[in-house]
Amino acid sequence: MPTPNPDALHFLQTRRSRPAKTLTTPVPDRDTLTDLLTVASRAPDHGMLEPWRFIVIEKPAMARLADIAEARGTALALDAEQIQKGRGQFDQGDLAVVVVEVQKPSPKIPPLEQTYAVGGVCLSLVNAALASGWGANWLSGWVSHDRAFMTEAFDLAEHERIAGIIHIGTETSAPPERGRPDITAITTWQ
Ligand SMILES: Cc1cc2nc3c(=O)[nH]c(=O)nc-3n(C[C@H](O)[C@H](O)[C@H](O)COP(=O)(O)O)c2cc1C
Repeated sequence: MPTPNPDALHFLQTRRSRPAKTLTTPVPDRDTLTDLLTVASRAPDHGMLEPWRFIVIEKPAMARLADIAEARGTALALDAEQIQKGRGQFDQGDLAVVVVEVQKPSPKIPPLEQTYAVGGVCLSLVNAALASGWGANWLSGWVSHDRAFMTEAFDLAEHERIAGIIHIGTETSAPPERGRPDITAITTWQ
């Protein structure tokens, strides 16, 4: 018979991200965040390629990133709302972790499986933060997909890209539950 872990199951049944714009200080200190990154890295990883790394954005670095986002948005001729959105997560952020996908050459493990592994790391980081009592939110936005932003902001190499920008802080309000998938509708049995 399986041995249940009711606390863990209850967490998974009720977990809910906290919108980044509702997060505030205090944020985890470096030791605390390192523990969260350690938990996050305990993720399924086919071939143990470790196709990820972390860039921690602390408050003093946010303004520079916001400015780069605005400059890139302008260069891309985005509308004012999109530009504001691009810089907004940095203007408002106090602490965020960029989870960087680092594609590793492998004769056995396809690139897509490496991408999946990094997605698992992102969710694990959100969950580790939530389970520790912090608010957390996985964001992307157009900046995450803009190669020039990745290069200028984080000096990412060509085989690297942004999988997620995970904002972590103190929650000010818990959002209402959102719609969840209808399991019957998306599940078939054979
Ligand atoms: C890859 C990825 C990128 C996301 N980017 C954004 C984003 O840029 N802005 C946003 O509001 N939500 C974004 N989300 C959604 C939130 O992270 C999250 O799914 C939502 O707040 C509800 O999460 P919950 O199921 O933990 O409650 C993204 C989710 C994923 C998986």
